[in-house]
Amino acid sequence: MEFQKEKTNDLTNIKKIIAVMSGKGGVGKSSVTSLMAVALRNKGYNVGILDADITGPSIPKVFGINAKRAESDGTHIYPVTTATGIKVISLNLLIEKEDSPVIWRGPIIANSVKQFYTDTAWGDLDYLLIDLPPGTGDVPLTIMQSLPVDGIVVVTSPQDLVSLIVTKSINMAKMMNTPILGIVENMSYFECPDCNKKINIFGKSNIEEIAKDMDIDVIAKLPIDPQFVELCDEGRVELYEKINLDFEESFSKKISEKIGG
Ligand SMILES: Nc1ncnc2c1ncn2[C@@H]1O[C@H](COP(=O)(O)OP(=O)(O)OP(=O)(O)O)[C@@H](O)[C@H]1O
Repeated sequence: MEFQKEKTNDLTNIKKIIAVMSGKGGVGKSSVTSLMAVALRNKGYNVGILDADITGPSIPKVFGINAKRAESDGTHIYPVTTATGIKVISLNLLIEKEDSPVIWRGPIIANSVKQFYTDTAWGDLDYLLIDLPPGTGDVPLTIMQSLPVDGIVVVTSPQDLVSLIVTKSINMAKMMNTPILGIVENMSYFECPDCNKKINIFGKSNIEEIAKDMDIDVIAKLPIDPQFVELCDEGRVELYEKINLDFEESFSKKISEKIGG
């Protein structure tokens, strides 16, 4: 089925849109979205992040821009730019107090996200990453249907993989007829700082089997890393270098294989 796609504005030119989804909350979807943005920015691309996880927006915090506010001139919303030049829009950058709860119902949330897409003056972007709310509910579905998404990344954790939730989200992505770039397994293992042994804290992951069964690729397995959490908590995710090089390579390889660019 074809759905009517929203259009942007005269101050925006976006080449590719990548949506990031997860079966459930807390698997690190926002952290991985930030890493993807940093990886693409490191390669010299113009990158934006649309934080569509309205009820649990964490993107501004990991980039240390949560004290800033996005401006509006009544027609356009102007995104906030991070230290390295990534443009971010998030409800948390628009509301007066970032700790106020969002007590909107699904359709209003979905409409605000559409508006973040249509009304933001994004400028020239090579990639816009959309951090979707977790799950396969109304909001991620509406967003996937109404924005012209070019590719999807599914973020999982090893415990999450055994559940039906992740299969559901992969099936939802497939039903959108949008190329799935692949799965990122986050918190996959812990590497002992003394002996460098990889320890499967959550048990051995069966991501390869699941991915093969579902005919999708594994983009990366990211470790549990206290340094990563620390940098995210301090709003300095752009300084995280350790896993970025490998991740950068495999992520950009999947982009060029599956959606070009
Ligand atoms: N690789 C990692 N190693 C250690 N901690 C991590 C890792 N990835 C994420 N975390 C931590 O896990 C927590 C949840 O991450 P994040 O907010 O990115 O999840 P999420 O899936 O976007 O959650 P939600 O959708 O519920 O907002 C954060 O405290 C984050 O710092």
